[in-house]
Amino acid sequence: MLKLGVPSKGRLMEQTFEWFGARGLTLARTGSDREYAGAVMGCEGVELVLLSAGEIPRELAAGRIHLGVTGSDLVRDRLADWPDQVAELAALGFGHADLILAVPACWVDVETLDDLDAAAAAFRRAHGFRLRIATKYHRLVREFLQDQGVADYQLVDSQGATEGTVKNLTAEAIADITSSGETLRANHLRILTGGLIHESQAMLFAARGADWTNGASEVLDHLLPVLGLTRPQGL
Ligand SMILES: Nc1ncnc2c1ncn2[C@@H]1O[C@H](COP(=O)(O)OP(=O)(O)OP(=O)(O)O)[C@@H](O)[C@H]1O
Ligand SMILES: O=P(O)(O)OC[C@H]1O[C@H](OP(=O)(O)OP(=O)(O)O)[C@H](O)[C@@H]1O
Repeated sequence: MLKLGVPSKGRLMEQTFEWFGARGLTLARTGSDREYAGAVMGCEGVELVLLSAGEIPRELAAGRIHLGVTGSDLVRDRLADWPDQVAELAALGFGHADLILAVPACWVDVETLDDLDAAAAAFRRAHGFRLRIATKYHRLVREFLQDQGVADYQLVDSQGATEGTVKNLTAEAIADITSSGETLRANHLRILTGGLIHESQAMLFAARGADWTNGASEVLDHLLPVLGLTRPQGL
């Protein structure tokens, strides 16, 4: 059996089902509304595994699922050297969101990342601790700020309601995903010029380290043309 991991709820799940459905593969939740069980019709040998979008990168890396649908942001953030661990099979064209860096709208002198770097150094001198950036995207934010030459900051973990951390005085800036921009506006935050860290969308990934023997590889050979895809190199 080939195991296909998909998000277990919300719009990401619905749009994933629609994407496969449009290609003749029917994915469905089975059982009661609350039961995380699923079925696949239209291709023999595919087993549906319903998972949190945030856990799909780890399940791919561990080889517990062969294929998985999740955001490109989550794969890049959760997996070190992600291209060694997963192959991108397709961008699915939904789940678009931008991971951005934002500061309080009232920080009129802080427009760019250079400004942030200067403000961070001044902040440390004034307060005796580093400017705090709240995020759940630790790896992506660290790598981005390193590339941009911003060093005088600390990350504080925020797994939700991240835009509220500035008002709650637990952070001075945030890095989070935005789509309509309404949450940022409502919380009086402004995206820095040059503060786009990653443009995310939902993607179909394959696990390089999964067990592709016992028929899974043959199921993939059958599945890829159904989905209009080709096998990537090295898989
Ligand atoms: N407006 C949006 N709000 C939240 N996530 C979005 C939005 N648009 C796209 N996404 C994407 O959807 C995915 C959601 O991931 P998230 O970590 O919130 O899922 P999850 O772990 O399943 O959530 P939960 O912890 O609530 O179960 C990410 O890839 C994110 O980029
Ligand atoms: O730009 P917008 O359209 O306003 O959307 C962005 C918001 O949506 C997500 O939050 P979600 O509702 O998933 O909750 P979370 O705070 O738990 O991540 C994200 O973390 C932002 O807060």
